Amino acid sequence: MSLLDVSGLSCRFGAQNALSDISFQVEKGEIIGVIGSSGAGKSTLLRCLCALERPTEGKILLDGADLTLLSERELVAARRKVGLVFQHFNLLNARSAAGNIALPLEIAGWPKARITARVDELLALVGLEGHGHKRPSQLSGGQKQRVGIARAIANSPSLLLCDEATSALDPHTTASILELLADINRTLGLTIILITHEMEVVRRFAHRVLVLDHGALIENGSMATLMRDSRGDPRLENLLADIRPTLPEALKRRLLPDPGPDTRPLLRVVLGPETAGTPFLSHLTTRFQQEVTLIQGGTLACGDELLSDMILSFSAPLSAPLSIFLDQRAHVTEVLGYVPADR
Ligand SMILES: Nc1ncnc2c1ncn2[C@@H]1O[C@H](COP(=O)(O)OP(=O)(O)OP(=O)(O)O)[C@@H](O)[C@H]1O
Repeated sequence: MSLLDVSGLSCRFGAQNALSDISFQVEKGEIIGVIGSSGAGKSTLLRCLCALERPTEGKILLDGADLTLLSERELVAARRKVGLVFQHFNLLNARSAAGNIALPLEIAGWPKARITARVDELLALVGLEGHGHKRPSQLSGGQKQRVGIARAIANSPSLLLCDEATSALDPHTTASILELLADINRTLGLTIILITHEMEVVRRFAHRVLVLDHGALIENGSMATLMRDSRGDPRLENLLADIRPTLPEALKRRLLPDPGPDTRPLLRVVLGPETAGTPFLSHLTTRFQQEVTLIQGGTLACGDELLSDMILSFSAPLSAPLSIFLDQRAHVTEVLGYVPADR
């Protein structure tokens, strides 16, 4: 049984279809990135998953219990299984960092001594030992989010939902918060769903990507799958544009759609996890006597996998055996055009 099993989920606000017939499963220990442009339905999905919104149709099974069928009283208990991390931290400034982390435990009726021990454990887990007495206003953005994460996992939820958890942070702090979340995922086996509009965050962090578009789920797979499926789909191409290598302007201006007598082909080549990180380019050179130049791109870490996304220039027209080799070994091969050989 999956930890989370969403089926036929729809959510309408009057005539507005915020979510239309969405189905997906999440297994224990997975990190899922949910991405989509503004108005795609990300926040509505998040609210449905933490039972703050009742969907119009469909089921949301969390640990086997259907959140859509629970009474208000049962929902209070069910919501404890879902931790929430917010973009703007949502901390109480009247309380210390430790006091904020203690809040869900107090609400759940934990005895005082156990709360103190648990808060100390959580402060250490998120790297805030010695900061427990400080008010949120005395903490940096990254430290505030660490408090937010400690508070969200205090009750040992089955699922951690992160709503744009790094969008208010600078790139360095974003990296450290993603590292913390990945650590928590590894050490506690905690399942994480991260909702974001930043593809870079999804690329670095998620094992699997769900793409929402106008309330519909249009993709559910690894980054490698997303890159393959994005060809010819402007909705996916647009989302990926932030992280993909682009052709330098100087070359773009000289790009010809068809090969000429003295032109070199330019190709976008994506290598999947099975080939990324292997000496693929030198293999092309030795086996096919081609000089291959890396124009843009390289190898990226995508969740736990490697992926190479490159724009390559070849010294000569592609022979039939080379084309076959690329089709067999590369995840995606796309001829971008041809440039005169003097460049
Ligand atoms: N309470 C509501 N009442 C009416 N319409 C709503 C409500 N909540 C969301 N919507 C509509 O549903 C659609 C999806 O909204 P949602 O906020 O889920 O998108 P989103 O992907 O989170 O967008 P953003 O990235 O801008 O936050 C939008 O068209 C929005 O206007």
